[in-house]
Amino acid sequence: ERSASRQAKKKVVAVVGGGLVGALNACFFANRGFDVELYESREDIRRAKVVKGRSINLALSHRGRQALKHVGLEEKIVSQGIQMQARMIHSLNGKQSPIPYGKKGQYILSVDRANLNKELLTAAESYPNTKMNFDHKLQDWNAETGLMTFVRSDGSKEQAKADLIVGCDGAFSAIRKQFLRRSRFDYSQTYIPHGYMELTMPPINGEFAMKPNYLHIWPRNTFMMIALPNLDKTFTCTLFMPFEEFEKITTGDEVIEFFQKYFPDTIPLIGVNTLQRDYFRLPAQAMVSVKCNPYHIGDVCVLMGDAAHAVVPFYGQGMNAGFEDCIVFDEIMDQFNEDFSAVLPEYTRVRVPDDHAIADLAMYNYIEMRAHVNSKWFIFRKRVDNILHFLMPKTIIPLYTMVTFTRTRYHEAVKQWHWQNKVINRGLLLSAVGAVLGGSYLLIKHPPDLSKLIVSAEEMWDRLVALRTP
Ligand SMILES: Cc1cc2nc3c(=O)[nH]c(=O)nc-3n(C[C@H](O)[C@H](O)[C@H](O)COP(=O)(O)OP(=O)(O)OC[C@H]3O[C@@H](n4cnc5c(N)ncnc54)[C@H](O)[C@@H]3O)c2cc1C
Ligand SMILES: COc1ccc2c(c1)CN(c1nc(C(=O)N(C)c3cc(Cl)c(F)cc3C(=O)O)c(Cl)s1)C2
Repeated sequence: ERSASRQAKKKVVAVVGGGLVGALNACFFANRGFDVELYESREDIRRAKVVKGRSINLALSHRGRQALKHVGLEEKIVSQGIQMQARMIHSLNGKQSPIPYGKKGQYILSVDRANLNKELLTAAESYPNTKMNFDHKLQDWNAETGLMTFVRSDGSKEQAKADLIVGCDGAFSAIRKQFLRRSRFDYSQTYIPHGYMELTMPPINGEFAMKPNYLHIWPRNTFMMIALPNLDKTFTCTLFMPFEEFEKITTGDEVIEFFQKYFPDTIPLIGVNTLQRDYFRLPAQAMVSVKCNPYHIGDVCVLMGDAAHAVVPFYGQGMNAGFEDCIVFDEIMDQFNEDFSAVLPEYTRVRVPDDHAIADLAMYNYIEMRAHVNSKWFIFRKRVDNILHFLMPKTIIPLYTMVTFTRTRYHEAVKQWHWQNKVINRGLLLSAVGAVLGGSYLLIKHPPDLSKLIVSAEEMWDRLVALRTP
């Protein structure tokens, strides 16, 4: 009866939202023996056919993998992903330049979103102390009593209570609505002028149309396209462009004209008909950046994933950050012996600076990519990063390496990056000053015979003239 009484004492945790973070969180809480009730507005996607309008595949990196490892899912998910060892930069002239992410073992993974969500839901459901409630859309909840109201697709309503409510209901979270009504709740959201559209690059003769183990990028300043490989040998290409540019392209010919101008090498790879069909299949989707603080209310409710911090995708970290939220919360549960009144405030204190840092980084990278990142610049910057890292591996760690391949706290990675920039800029400044001082010293010490210099310049001129005279 000891376990029965222990079981009776165990609290009920309601996870609202059965997307990537909610489904994973259900596993974390179920692992701890809580009674988990998962509520998801959509039908069970394992029965539905296609989930439209979301990014079809995503880049999974270290932070996300560590969270999956925590619930014993890393191997399974990694085995269903495709390794991307390097970026493949496509220049306007069709030249392809690979830039490795790091040493051999350092790669990121392209994983299918729907498949990942299904695996996570199945894992959550496998716990005897987890109940899945699909077709349950949270309409409202009460911060004092923890009472939630759900509406079903047949219009009926259901109420439920929980000891802890975990809001994982995405960027447009209904749970967060209650937070907005309370004083001292900071909230900001920014829609960027760019939209994104997904296009499929089919296999050619049953084979990948491009090299599969790469994150393909076509950086064109205002425009950008990236492509991630899928297990069915297709690529999902994501085109990023200002909405006003999307709106200018209204006919099939204009689509081809546009791609001919900016992404000519992709036309034979995607195919004219596929390109024209996919381009008009769905409208371009918006991208929003949401920051808020605090992430909790009392000992009753906590926000995680996009519900707490939706980020623009220009670092491939949204899901990875949401997955890392689950590990951080779990670690704090250990520290404070699952006492929600201590765990929740500590989670806000620890996690807000990091999730705000990755939101800022992603936005910074968006502005940087939009401003002046074309192929040459991208290649140059990444090569400089890699050379400096090679020369001073302990001192200079590229920012994307800290973000993508370590669990360095996001806000500490940013601090380290600012410090490194100062050192590099000062270093460059010093070497520039050194060169000027050294050069002028040599000029003073050994002044060149200016007359000889002029002669050789004249001689050069004569030769040039001779060259051009037919
Ligand atoms: C174009 C694009 C590319 C991206 N690429 C990457 C990438 O490469 N790597 C990466 O790490 N991240 C990437 N992301 C970010 C990633 O998609 C999100 O961070 C991730 O999906 C967040 O997961 P989540 O579970 O918090 O929210 P969501 O995935 O949005 O899930 C929310 C869930 O809650 C449900 N829900 C919503 N409202 C309610 C309600 N009222 N009641 C009940 N349920 C509700 C929804 O149906 C959904 O199932 C990308 C995003 C975009 C837009
Ligand atoms: C499915 O839709 C999407 C949409 C955007 C992304 C992803 C998947 C995956 N993304 C990754 N970004 C990084 C990164 O750190 N940086 C700085 C980069 C940022 C941009 Cl925008 C880029 F094009 C390349 C790199 C790069 O370095 O390769 C990774 Cl590492 S993975 C962006």
